[in-house]
Amino acid sequence: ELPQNWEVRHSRTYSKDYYFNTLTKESRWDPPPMGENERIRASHLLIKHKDSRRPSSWKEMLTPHLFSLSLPQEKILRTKEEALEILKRHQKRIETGETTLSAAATTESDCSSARRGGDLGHFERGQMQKPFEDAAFALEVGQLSEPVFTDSGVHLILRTA
Ligand SMILES: N=C(N)NCCC[C@H](NC(=O)[C@@H]1CCC/C1=C\[C@H](COP(=O)(O)O)NC(=O)[C@@H](N)Cc1ccccc1)C(N)=O
Repeated sequence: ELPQNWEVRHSRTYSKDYYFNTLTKESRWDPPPMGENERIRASHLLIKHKDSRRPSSWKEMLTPHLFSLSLPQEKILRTKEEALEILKRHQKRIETGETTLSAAATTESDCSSARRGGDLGHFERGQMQKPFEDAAFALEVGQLSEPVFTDSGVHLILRTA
C-alpha cells in the first residue's frame, strides 16, 4: 500500500509503471517510502522556565507588574520544577474537560503559537526538537501527551491530524 495521495500510473512512453502524488503532482519511478505518519498536525501549550533556551515570552512582556515600578519583566524566572507543576495543573483541567488545550494555550502558552490556540500547523519529522517530535508522532489523533521536556521548556501536545 502507498502513503496518502500517492497512486501507481502507467507510462506508455517507457511502458512501465511509475508513482504519482495527486496532491504535490510529484512523479517518481521508485515507490515512495511508507514513512510512519510522515506529516501530522498538533497544538501545544508551552511553559518556559529560567533554563529555557529563550527564557522570554509574549506573556512576560504583557503581565502587569503591580508590585514593581520597573519595566515589564523580560526574563522568565520560574524553575523547571515550577513550570512542570503549572503544566500538570493545566493537564488535569484539560483531561477533566474543565478546559481545552486550545483555550489554555491561548492565555497560558509561552509560545507565539498561543495566538492560534497553540496550533503549530502540519509538520514532518526533522522539523521539531526530537523529544517533541517523538512524543507528537507517538500520539493518536485527538490524544493529549504527558509533559514533554525540550530546550524550549515543558510542553503539553495535542495531536489534531
Ligand atoms: N511549525 C514550525 N515548523 N515552526 C518551526 C519550529 C521550530 C522547532 N520548534 C520546536 O521544536 C518547539 C516545539 C514546537 C514549538 C517549539 C518552539 C518555539 C517556542 O520556543 P522557543 O523557540 O522560544 O524556545 N516555537 C516555535 O518554534 C514557533 N515557531 C512555533 C509556531 C509559532 C507560531 C505559528 C506556528 C508555529 C525547533 N526545531 O526548534
